[in-house]
Amino acid sequence: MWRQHRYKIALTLLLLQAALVLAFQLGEVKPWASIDWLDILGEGIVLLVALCWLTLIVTSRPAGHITEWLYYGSLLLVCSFTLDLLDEFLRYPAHLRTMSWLESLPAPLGMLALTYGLVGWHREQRIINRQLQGRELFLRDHRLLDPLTQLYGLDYLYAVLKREIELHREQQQPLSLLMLGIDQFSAFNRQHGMAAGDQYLVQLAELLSSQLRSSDVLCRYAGDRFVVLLVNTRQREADIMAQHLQQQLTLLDSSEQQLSLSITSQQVNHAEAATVLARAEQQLLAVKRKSQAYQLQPD
Ligand SMILES: Nc1nc2c(ncn2[C@@H]2O[C@H](COP(=O)(O)OP(=O)(O)OP(=O)(O)O)[C@@H](O)[C@H]2O)c(=O)[nH]1
Repeated sequence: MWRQHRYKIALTLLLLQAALVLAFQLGEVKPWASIDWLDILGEGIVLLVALCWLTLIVTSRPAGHITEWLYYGSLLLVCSFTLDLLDEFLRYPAHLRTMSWLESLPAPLGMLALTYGLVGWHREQRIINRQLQGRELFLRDHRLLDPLTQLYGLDYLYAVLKREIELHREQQQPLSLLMLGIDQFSAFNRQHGMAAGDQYLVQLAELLSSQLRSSDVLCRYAGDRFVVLLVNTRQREADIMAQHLQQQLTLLDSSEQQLSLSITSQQVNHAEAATVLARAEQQLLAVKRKSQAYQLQPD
């Protein structure tokens, strides 16, 4: 957090230092008796509150343009309030208007920037709330879980895919989908028994879950096929993820037999959920046919 905002923190310290230097250069210290301590108390509290806002923004917000507006708005307020407070200790020559402009101008500008940032924050929060409400609703529904792998099944996938397509369309963000199928799983079952097949499916589900980001959605699509929904992911990144998952499969090198995965990837644009899944199935079938044809080819 401190690293991503380090330039902002440095700028804040630099500006406060510049304000101090300028004020002491231009003004002269007031006699002790003429200092109004009540004013200092009020202005000091206002400055502390503005500094608290600045700290809260830097510590709680991710980098981005809304954070920039909130930060620069608060920084202008901090500068204005600092000069206001210094004014209580220093007297500036009557002909010098610079300090009075520097005291009064940044405050309204800061308020405007802060308000613009707050409107952006409000909009952003509404979108996040909508997403969270939808996700929470699904997560609470345990009926949608596959009893063997504890992954979500087809019903969940359909619902979540429909919703993610809408959200990604609204926000103009890429969404990709992987479909994975175990090769020759029926032969494995025949050779080693259904229990060994079940165990392999559970291990595979665990392995896949461990390799994905928390925002991605992994579902058991049917039998020996899985679907991964990769949010904010373009086709090229989805292909890299597909290769990575395939490589990770060697970790499941079961004592009985090494199985392989066929994987397809597609970037979901504006298609319907059913069309996306049908396309994935066709692609998977084509990949499997191709790899089986390669295996059958004589050397
Ligand atoms: N052990 C076990 N096997 C399952 C489960 N669900 C589906 N299967 C098996 O998965 C196999 C899927 O068979 P196919 O669709 O022909 O696929 P495949 O044998 O992998 O052949 P290709 O797709 O051509 O590579 C079937 O034998 C199913 O019995 C399950 O929950 N546990």
